[in-house]
Amino acid sequence: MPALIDPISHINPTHTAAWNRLIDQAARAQQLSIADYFSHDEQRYQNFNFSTSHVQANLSRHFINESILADLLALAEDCELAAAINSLEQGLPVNFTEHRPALHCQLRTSSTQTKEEQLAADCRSKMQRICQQLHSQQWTGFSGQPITDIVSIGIGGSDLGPRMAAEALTPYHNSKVRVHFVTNIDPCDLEHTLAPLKPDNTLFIVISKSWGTLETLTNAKAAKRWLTDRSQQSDISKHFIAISARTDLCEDFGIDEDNILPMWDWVGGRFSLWSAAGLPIALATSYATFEALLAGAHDMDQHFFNTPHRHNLPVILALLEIWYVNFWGCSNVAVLPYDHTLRLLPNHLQQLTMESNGKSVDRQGRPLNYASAPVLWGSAGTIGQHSFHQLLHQGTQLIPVDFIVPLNSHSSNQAQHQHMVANCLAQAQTLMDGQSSEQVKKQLLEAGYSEHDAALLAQHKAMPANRPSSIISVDKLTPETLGALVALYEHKTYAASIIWNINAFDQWGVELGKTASTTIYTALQNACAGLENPATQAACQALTPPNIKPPTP
Ligand SMILES: O=P(O)(O)OC[C@H]1O[C@](O)(CO)[C@@H](O)[C@@H]1O
Repeated sequence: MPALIDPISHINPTHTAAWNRLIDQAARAQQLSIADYFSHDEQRYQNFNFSTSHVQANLSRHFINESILADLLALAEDCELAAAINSLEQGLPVNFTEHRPALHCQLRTSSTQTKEEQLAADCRSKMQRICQQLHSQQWTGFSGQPITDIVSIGIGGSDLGPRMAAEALTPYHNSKVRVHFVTNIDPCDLEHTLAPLKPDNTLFIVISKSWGTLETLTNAKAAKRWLTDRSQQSDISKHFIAISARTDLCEDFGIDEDNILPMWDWVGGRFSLWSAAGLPIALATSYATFEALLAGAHDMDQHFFNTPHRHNLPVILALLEIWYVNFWGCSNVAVLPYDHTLRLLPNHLQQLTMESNGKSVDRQGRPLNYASAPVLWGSAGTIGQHSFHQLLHQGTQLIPVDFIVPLNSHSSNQAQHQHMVANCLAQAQTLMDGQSSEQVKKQLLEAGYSEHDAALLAQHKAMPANRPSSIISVDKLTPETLGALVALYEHKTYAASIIWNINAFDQWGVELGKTASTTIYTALQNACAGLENPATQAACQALTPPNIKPPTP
């Protein structure tokens, strides 16, 4: 094995001068209100507005001022963020624990200068050809009928990104093929998806970079059985496409060489929607739409690589995350898209940010003495308002929120869309301003409550103020703006990882559970033999009492 060589500097952020200044800044900021910042700066809204070609972010509702921002930017400088961004752009092996660069940006450029860019361009030509054949209905199934339904099978990065983007681009869907996604090892996922479909018109796309993922292979085998039960083994060539770095294993599975598209070890799973793994997006919409998605992401790459940090949106968002996680003790962040088609974005961002930065050792393998990635969660507004927003407004935790809102809708019903925008702004305002118990008590007294009851009820109804949020907006949700939005979060994640001195591109933490599930599966079929963990042993016994036959393999 080659030696592990890390191109990134190893700097413990807590040893920097900026870190100590930020501790003092946080102590001071915690005495203030966000409204105080507005009263000291008439231009505050404009001063904390950040613009890129496709995405705008207003960060004025945060506990920041120029002095805090200067110290956060100094932290970035102390941690040599600029050099690390350069290393990513130059294709150095920033994923040093796996001896790999992270070249997802090379998937979304029209340049073909590097070997990898050329490979990506060749792959896109193949994707374009497949789209053309399927959209023109030249690609027919075993009985000569056109393909009408495409089932994408994959998990993690081989599912979440393509599924999210295909959903977000619903207004761009074509009428020729419907794309479905199957991910879970639960057999019901595949079975429910296939129930209304016919093998004659169904094409499967199996996406697995490793071609070793239990869920995907199990579902792919079940899909193959579903097809070949009604057709010939040789018909697989008309009904299966594989996308993988292990083309040899795809061929062993029975998939035609022509129907295999590559993935590469220089693109991490959670960054793969820009690769052939994005084929379901192109098939659900059009190949041109997929190209536009890449172009939007490329614009964000240029912004990240070339913009000074003070105006660099991914860098500023990363610094804000560090500010709240490491200096305010926040352990959660919420992402709330005010657009129904973006409802899967939080799922995608969970993998992107938590699989990347959910680490507890630094790049040198030493335990972190500071927090890394927060828990990210969220769902589409306004739905969450009638559910978990209660905790955002009155719970004991401070949870910074990213509101994401397209200013214009694809719907012609602009009046209804304005409700969406109004609700988004109302949530941000309410989080910032809250409502004091005195205000509430006054209203209650006016409404006829007794002094005692008004005072009591006012405590329950009061809303703490000073809950920070960002408004991240796009003019309209298009392939370009979606691409830019997703790339924004990718670069934010990388920038934060550099400050935290961790490797954002490996994910060793998911491996042990995979091995354990194989052992337990075997034990479930063998009277619980070989299980060492007492709780698992007991659970296994409970799940397979002697009078119940073990599951058939
Ligand atoms: O594409 P593959 O190799 O099936 O992996 C799927 C997913 O599994 C993971 O390796 C985690 O289990 C992810 O990083 C990846 O996106």
